[in-house]
Amino acid sequence: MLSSVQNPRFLLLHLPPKHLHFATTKAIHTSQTLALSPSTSPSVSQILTLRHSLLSRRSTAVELAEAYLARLRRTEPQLKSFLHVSENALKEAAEIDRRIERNEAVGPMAGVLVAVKDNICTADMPSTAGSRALEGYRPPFDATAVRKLRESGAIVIGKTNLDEFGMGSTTEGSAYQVTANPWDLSRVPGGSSGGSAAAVSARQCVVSLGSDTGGSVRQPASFCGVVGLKPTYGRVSRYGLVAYASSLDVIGCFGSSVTDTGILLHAISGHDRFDATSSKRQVPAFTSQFISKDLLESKPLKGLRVGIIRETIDDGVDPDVISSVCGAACHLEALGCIVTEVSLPSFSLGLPAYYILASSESSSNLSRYDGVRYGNQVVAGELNSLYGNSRAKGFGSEVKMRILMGTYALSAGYYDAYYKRAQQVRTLIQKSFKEALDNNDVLISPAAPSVAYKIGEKKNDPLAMYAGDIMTVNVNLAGLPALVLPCGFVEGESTSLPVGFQMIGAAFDEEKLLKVGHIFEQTLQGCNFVPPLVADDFPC
Ligand SMILES: NC(=O)C[C@H](N)C(=O)O
Repeated sequence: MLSSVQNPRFLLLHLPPKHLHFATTKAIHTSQTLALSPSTSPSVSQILTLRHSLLSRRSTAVELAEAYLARLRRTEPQLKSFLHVSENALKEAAEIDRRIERNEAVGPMAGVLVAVKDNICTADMPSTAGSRALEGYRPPFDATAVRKLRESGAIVIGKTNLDEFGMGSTTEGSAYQVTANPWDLSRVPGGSSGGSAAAVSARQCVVSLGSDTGGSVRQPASFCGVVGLKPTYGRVSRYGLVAYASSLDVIGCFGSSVTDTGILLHAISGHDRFDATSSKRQVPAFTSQFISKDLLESKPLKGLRVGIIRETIDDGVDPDVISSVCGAACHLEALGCIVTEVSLPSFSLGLPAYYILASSESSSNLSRYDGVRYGNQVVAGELNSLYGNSRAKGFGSEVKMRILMGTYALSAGYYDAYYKRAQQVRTLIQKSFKEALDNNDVLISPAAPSVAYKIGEKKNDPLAMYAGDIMTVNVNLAGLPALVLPCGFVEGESTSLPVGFQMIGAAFDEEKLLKVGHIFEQTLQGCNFVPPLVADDFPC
């Protein structure tokens, strides 16, 4: 136990806001975090490095693809991040080499190996959403995000594991396999985009796509020590994303640096006529300033207002996580930010509202898997039995539970008490974020209340698993963008485990989040966290 003087949580909760800078300064001294000890290497953009070596003809796209595929093959038996590995990756790489050879223009992501969560449609590989209901399903089209990636020259290396239909926080809910955390193989990588986070963390790919309905990109990014970005709702087309809860679902990005994450976001963003909820706003060149040498010298964060969300520095959060997040706040303060505490009184209501709304929407969205319109069919004599048997066999227990919860919340006698109430809470949450972001440039919080936990630890306790989403669900209810960045390590039994913090911005202001995140990681002298599993390939 830390004493009250050592314990940053105590300091944060008991000091008036004007003393917060003092609290966070103390916090960094008590934190073992920002001394980024295990296997850190300079925070370089893998995408820019790869592009440089391709265009300067130092290496070929085929050589780069072979290196990633070799690491994938070596680590995959332990990790199980992928459900399908592409058979076309080397062929696509050879085509890029041919274009470069002929001095033809290549896209900004030429030769970049991207892994795609298996609930995002790809025409050349199955897309199962982690469910038996879609076992063997091969979509006739690419999701818009995937199409855009291919147009920018990226190579889709494979499809990654997830909790069935995105419902879960550990990847244990996949109907196929459990993915391990590259930092400690006995622990979960988080979820539901655990495969995509583990694949970037273990450098099985350069960047990856996930989806985030209530934290599915941000929590696994934190557990696996990588950068995770949930864009504003509407920034990226959802066309070709298997629907879980349509008013909350977004496609998000994983990278090992903020630059890579921003480049990936740029490649997939923009309006799409196939998704009426996609925004017509212009897409900024998110990372264009990053290469400027003056950026870091010009004190770019001076005066930037950062609010720590008071309700997230709470008794239920692991003290080591709080130390790390306070350390991050302290680092931002040292960079010239004005850090204060901010209260979002409706914050704790977000979790129950999220689970009512997400389950309700999923009960409607998943009604299409009846074995006739969608999903594998279990033949039965009579039509209702065919529907029933196909659904009973196709869905796992967590999915069935959510459909039941959602159907209950939407049913005539209970609609006002649950669904309508949850929508009212959603409005309250949107308002309180709006107010907080009128007075602050960014808000910060832990990305999750704990570091990665043991496989099996919460599998039979759904409420404990749901409670782990407390830091992230509010952001989806408000439709805002949020960036998760590694900010330290906590000592596990056998190895160190990464901790991430979350930065939330105003709608469509991903540019600011990425800029602050980039400066944060660069001034930490590198936070490309590399897990022991592959550290030999990346000597510091
Ligand atoms: N899909 C998500 O964002 C994950 C969240 N834990 C859920 O189960 O709903």
